[in-house]
Amino acid sequence: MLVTLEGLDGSGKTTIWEALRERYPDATFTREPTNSWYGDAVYRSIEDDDADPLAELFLYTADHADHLSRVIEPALERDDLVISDRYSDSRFAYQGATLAAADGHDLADPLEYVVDVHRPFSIQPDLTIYLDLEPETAATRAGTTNKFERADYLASVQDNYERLIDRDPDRFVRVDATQSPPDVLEAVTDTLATAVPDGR
Ligand SMILES: Nc1ncnc2c1ncn2[C@@H]1O[C@H](COP(=O)(O)OP(=O)(O)OP(=O)(O)O)[C@@H](O)[C@H]1O
Ligand SMILES: Cc1cn([C@H]2C[C@H](O)[C@@H](COP(=O)(O)O)O2)c(=O)[nH]c1=O
Repeated sequence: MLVTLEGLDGSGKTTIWEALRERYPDATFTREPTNSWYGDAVYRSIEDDDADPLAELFLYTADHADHLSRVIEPALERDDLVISDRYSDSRFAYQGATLAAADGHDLADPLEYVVDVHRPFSIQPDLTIYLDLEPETAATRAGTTNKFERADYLASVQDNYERLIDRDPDRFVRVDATQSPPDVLEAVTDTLATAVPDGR
């Protein structure tokens, strides 16, 4: 089973992902951007304020393709529970927002374009836990250290996540990320206990 954690920068995904490692010691824990040279290229792009938005989309997508073949597919073939800190919805929401704001890339619906790029090769998560937080709080928590961690940009990303939830309500579970970390963890573990009763 493939479970993904999604939300704005600073919504607490990594905090929860780390805590879940203790609860699910046999699961495969992974993340995007990945720990690979593809992921390194993505991080270079994140630090480049002038990165071309379309080039950036394809860097993230290359990292995702490698993640699928190297980590996700083998783990699912072993019948592991896979828990990923960010996955394809991050691309739909973030690069959808970046492309919508970009001059020179005349895409009718950037979010749909990014979804379509993934359709032929990606694997859809079985369950996506969305840590729901307002952009202003998210940017403050994240520390506003890179181009994505600004409240105005995160507001567009949030709108895109809401579109994704509306189109796929059975896959997403929304968790209130304004709660204390132990309360967020309890809500997430309750969700997982229901969705993954046998731990796989
Ligand atoms: N429920 C919470 N309440 C208050 N602060 C929190 C909560 N969860 C995490 N934090 C704090 O917010 C900051 C960001 O948390 P974390 O790195 O887990 O978020 P993230 O969603 O993984 O962010 P990013 O996507 O930018 O990596 C950290 O300083 C963390 O301690
Ligand atoms: C996977 C992915 C990530 N991003 C953005 C979101 C963050 O600002 C950075 C790095 O992620 P982290 O969780 O803070 O390490 O990258 C993105 O724009 N698109 C994606 O597909």
